[in-house]
Amino acid sequence: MSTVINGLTKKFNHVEALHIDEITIETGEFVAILGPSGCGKTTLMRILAGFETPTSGTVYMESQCVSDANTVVPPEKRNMSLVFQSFALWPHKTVKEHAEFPLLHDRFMKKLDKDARIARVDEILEIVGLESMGHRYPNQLSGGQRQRVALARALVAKPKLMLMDEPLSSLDAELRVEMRKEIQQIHRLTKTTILYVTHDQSEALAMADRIVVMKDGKVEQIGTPKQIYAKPETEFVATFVGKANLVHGQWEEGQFIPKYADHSVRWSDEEVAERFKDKGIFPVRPEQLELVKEGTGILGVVTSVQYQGKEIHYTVDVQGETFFVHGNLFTVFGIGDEVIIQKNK
Ligand SMILES: Nc1ncnc2c1ncn2[C@@H]1O[C@H](COP(=O)(O)OP(=O)(O)OP(=O)(O)O)[C@@H](O)[C@H]1O
Repeated sequence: MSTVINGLTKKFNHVEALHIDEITIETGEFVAILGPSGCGKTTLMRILAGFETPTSGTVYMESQCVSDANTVVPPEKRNMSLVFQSFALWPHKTVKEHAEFPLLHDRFMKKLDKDARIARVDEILEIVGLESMGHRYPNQLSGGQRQRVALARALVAKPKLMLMDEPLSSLDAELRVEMRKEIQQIHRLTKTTILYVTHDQSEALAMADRIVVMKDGKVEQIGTPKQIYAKPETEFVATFVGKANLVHGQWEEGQFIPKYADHSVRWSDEEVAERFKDKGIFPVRPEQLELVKEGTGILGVVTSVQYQGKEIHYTVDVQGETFFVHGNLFTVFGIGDEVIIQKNK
């Protein structure tokens, strides 16, 4: 279901918690809303779900206005489902009963006879990998299996939009990574439009077709994971999504001369956003830099060394500024070594 948000604001006691100019989510897309705590992610989700009234602006779902300051179509009339961080399962219902519930009560679902219901429940339990656990109760399941029950319940009535608010945050680190793949697989199989709220950048980068990065209630940048990582448009995006060095210097005829480097050092423009150029900044990822013993570049002193298995993470002090550099395992530097930082890619 396509969803169009326009001029959407929400104030709590005169304080603006949300101010979004425009976001369009296409049918079948998997869009992640990414931002730190308090940036307005949940407020946006609650407006999209129909739990909260916007102060101004509109939300259209498939060309119907579902939210503005005067009208709010209630959640049950929106043909969508919700998955929150607490799975909200019923202790007295089995896995199958959870999956069957929306088929009996969802107003968008054509009423099915018993055989059709059983077939649909079996189908959805197979999609989420719970086909052998239909008769178990929530307390007989692991955290990941409970999350799958919540997913099965959310998907069984074939909603056109699924809103997921930090759905993996109560799982341990290993299971979170495993469940990412499961959710992607479910998205491929069902083609449901998914709006997925997270504060975990690796989750957003790994799963989404597009990411909306938010800060202080506003959109900082919208783009594919690759665009967001490789071509950040603001300092916040560059440093919140992965690590970045915001190197200061001078832009001259499309080339960048880093401060603290010999004047002969020039980095070629890699479609750096105008906003950075105006501020005399070149955002560089740690893996785009390397350390050498001799040559031209930025002179610094190694201040920390962290072995990471396939690479080494360094911090380098350059006249009071810290640079983050990832190095290979062949040339290893130690704390206190004088090094030259060069840009490799
Ligand atoms: N009912 C409310 N009354 C007053 N202020 C609120 C209310 N709900 C949210 N806020 C404020 O609005 C801002 C956005 O909150 P929101 O819960 O949307 O952020 P979030 O990005 O989801 O954060 P988190 O990741 O911590 O859940 C915060 O400053 C919050 O304090």
